[in-house]
Parts: sequence; structure tokens; C-alpha cells
Amino acid sequence: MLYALFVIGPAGNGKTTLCSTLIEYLQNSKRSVHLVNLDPAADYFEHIEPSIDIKDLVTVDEVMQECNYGPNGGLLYCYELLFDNVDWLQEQIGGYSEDFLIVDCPGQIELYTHVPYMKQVIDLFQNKFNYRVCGAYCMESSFVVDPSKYFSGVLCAMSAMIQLEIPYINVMTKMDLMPKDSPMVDRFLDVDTSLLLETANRASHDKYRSLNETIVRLIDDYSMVKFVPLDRTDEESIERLMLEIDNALQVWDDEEPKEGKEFDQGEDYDNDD
Ligand SMILES: Nc1nc2c(ncn2[C@@H]2O[C@H](COP(=O)(O)OP(=O)(O)OP(=O)(O)O)[C@@H](O)[C@H]2O)c(=O)[nH]1
Repeated sequence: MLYALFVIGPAGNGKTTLCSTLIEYLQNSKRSVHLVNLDPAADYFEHIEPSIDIKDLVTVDEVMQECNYGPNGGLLYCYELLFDNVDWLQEQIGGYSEDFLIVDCPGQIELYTHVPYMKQVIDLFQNKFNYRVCGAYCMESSFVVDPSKYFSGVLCAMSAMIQLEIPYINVMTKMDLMPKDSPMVDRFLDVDTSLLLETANRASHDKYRSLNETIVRLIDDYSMVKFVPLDRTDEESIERLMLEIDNALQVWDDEEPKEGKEFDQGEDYDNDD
């Protein structure tokens, strides 16, 4: 079975850092893993170079210069070019067909919410390249400082979840920047929705009460209130996140039974005598 993790979320929320943190962790655990960069505007990669890079096909800078587009139009053009060159992507991926792929995606939120391009890329991985995929949506810890920021972050995550239709983990990144004993952290990681509503009502004008109620109900209905915290300075935190990812990808279900643990149907396990 082939596995790919798509790391998505708004610009600056720690996607690339999450990718390199996971890759370092997996390499230390002797798992074969490769970074795929699907951001044609990515500047550079500090720790780990991508094995597959859309910038080898096209960059936003080139498109902006040659076609006189702005950065957003340039990004969309790059994705259209990628869809015209699926063979190129397939050939690149073929070189790493035994390995776990971590795909770093652009930070333009419209690619996950109302423009179908990221969905089309995921469809390619699932249906043409035969990968089992899951998404990690990054929201940085500063979003827990006030309910309106939290609402907007969670609604974007939900919108991406609905659009992409893949197994999904919400990751609260940059936890090392939060004070360890902050009550806000626990309150927003696995939220008690009545408490969330109370906090939102306290922080906003009375006229928004019914809107707050509706948003909280929506969040509750979609089970969106759970975030896996990531403190990249804490090995246990990285391990917990990786476990969630493996569960979402059902990696363990596909593993060969460990030696000595398989159940031989012909064997008599009733050793009473
Ligand atoms: N302290 C801390 N800083 C982080 C963490 N993750 C990312 N950063 C910083 O946040 C900034 C943005 O991080 P990136 O990983 O580039 O974020 P991104 O989501 O890939 O950004 P785009 O590529 O612009 O979409 C950088 O300055 C990182 O050093 C983290 O876990 N802790």
C-alpha cells in the first residue's frame, strides 16, 4: 500500500516546518519517507530538500514574469500547467513508489476551499497513482487567543475538510510558543462546546449570540473541535501526532503480522494437557 500525507493550511501556519519535523522523525525511526513540494512559490527549504518539486516544472515567478499575472493568478496557472503534465508528476513519483510521501502544499486557502485544484491533485494521487491519502490541516496556536480568530480558523479547516473529502487531522502547530500551563490551550484543543459558546458570547456583542450558537453547533456536528497539538521541540508530541496520522492512513491494518504472532488456523491452542 502507498501512503501520502497532504500538509495543508493557511500561509505561515507551520506547514513546511511540520513536514520537516515529521520527515526527521520518520528517518530516525528508519521509515522511508520523501518530501514532495507542491508550492510553486516556495522560497527554499531550510532542513530537508524535496525529492519531488513542482518548481522543477514551473514556478510562480516565471509565470508572473512571462504572463504578467499576479501571485494568485500565477499559482492557479501553475496548477493548470501541472494538470497538463500529469505524466511528469507520475514519472517523478514513480521513482519513490515504495516510500511514504509527505506533500507540502501552498498556503493560499482558496485552493482548499473554493477552487477545486487541490481536490484534483488528491484525486490524481488516489485514483491514478493509487495512494491512500490523508490531510493534516495546520492551524497555529496563536489562533486560540480569542474566540473569533478560533472560529475563523476552524471554519476554514472545516471548509477544506468538506471540499477535499479525505481522512483528516487538525494539527495545532507552534505549541512551543504557548505557555505550558495556559488554560486557553486545553480549552481550545478538545473543546467543551458549551464553554466555547460562553467564551464567544462574553467576547462579542449580544447581537452575535445566535450566530455564535449556530457556529458552535456546526463545529460540534462536524466533530471539528479536536486538534492534535504539535510542539516540535517535544519528541513525545511528534510521536503522538505520527500515531494519529498512521491511524488515519490505516497503516497498521496493512502491516504484515509480526513474526510469532500470527494465528495458524491448523494449530491447537488448547494446551491444557
Ligand atoms: N516557534 C515555532 N515557530 C515555527 C513553528 N513552525 C513554524 N514556525 C515559524 O513560522 C514561520 C512560518 O513557518 P512555515 O513552516 O514556513 O509555514 P508555512 O505554513 O509552510 O508557510 P507558507 O509556506 O508561507 O505557506 C517560520 O518563521 C517558522 O520558523 C513551530 O512549531 N514553532
